[in-house]
Amino acid sequence: MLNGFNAAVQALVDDGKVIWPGFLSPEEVQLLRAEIDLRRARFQAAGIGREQGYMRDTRIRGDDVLWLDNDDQTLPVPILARLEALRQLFNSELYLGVAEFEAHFAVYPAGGFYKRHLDQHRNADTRVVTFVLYLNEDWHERDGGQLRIYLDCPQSGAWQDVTPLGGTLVLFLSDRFEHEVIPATRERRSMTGWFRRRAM
Ligand SMILES: O=C(O)CCC(=O)C(=O)O
Ligand SMILES: [Fe+2]
Repeated sequence: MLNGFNAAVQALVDDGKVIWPGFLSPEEVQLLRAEIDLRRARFQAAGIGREQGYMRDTRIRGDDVLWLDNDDQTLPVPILARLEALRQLFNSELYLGVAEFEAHFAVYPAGGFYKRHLDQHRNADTRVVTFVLYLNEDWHERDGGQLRIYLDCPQSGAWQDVTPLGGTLVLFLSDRFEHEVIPATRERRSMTGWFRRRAM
């Protein structure tokens, strides 16, 4: 795993983003899916913006989320410890100065989407690296639900689509890539979060 972590850090330097299939084993994906089932009643419709600017807008995003407590010892997979290990590598290898991370589970119902956006909030650009970890079972291209990452150069209009295969981890620099979630024909599950600097 540590070699994988170092390779991911290098790819983030080279490319600003990393697609890492098999970050979780199929068994680990199943365990986290079961955990989502257990907690599903506590999910809430996701919003956009922060604090006073926070609002629900189903024209922009249609997922339900459940924020995680970073001290949560009850997750069936030590995913928070792995994210913490990545956070430390970001600092020791890249000097990113990310003091913490925040994470939530997300469930997009069939037809759900998240329109093109940047993950940094307008008045609080503390998000440095975004991660998305897919928790889908037996996903196919035809199911849709791709993460569409718009490549750096806005004029070119080029993008890269990532299929949300269970166990795939995506990392990217939060201020660099606009992205969107394409509607899927099935429910689409993930854990998403941000490595962040502390707010000034
Ligand atoms: O689920 C994904 O692929 C991306 C989610 C996303 O862009 C977000 O929550 O900000
Ligand atoms: Fe996003």
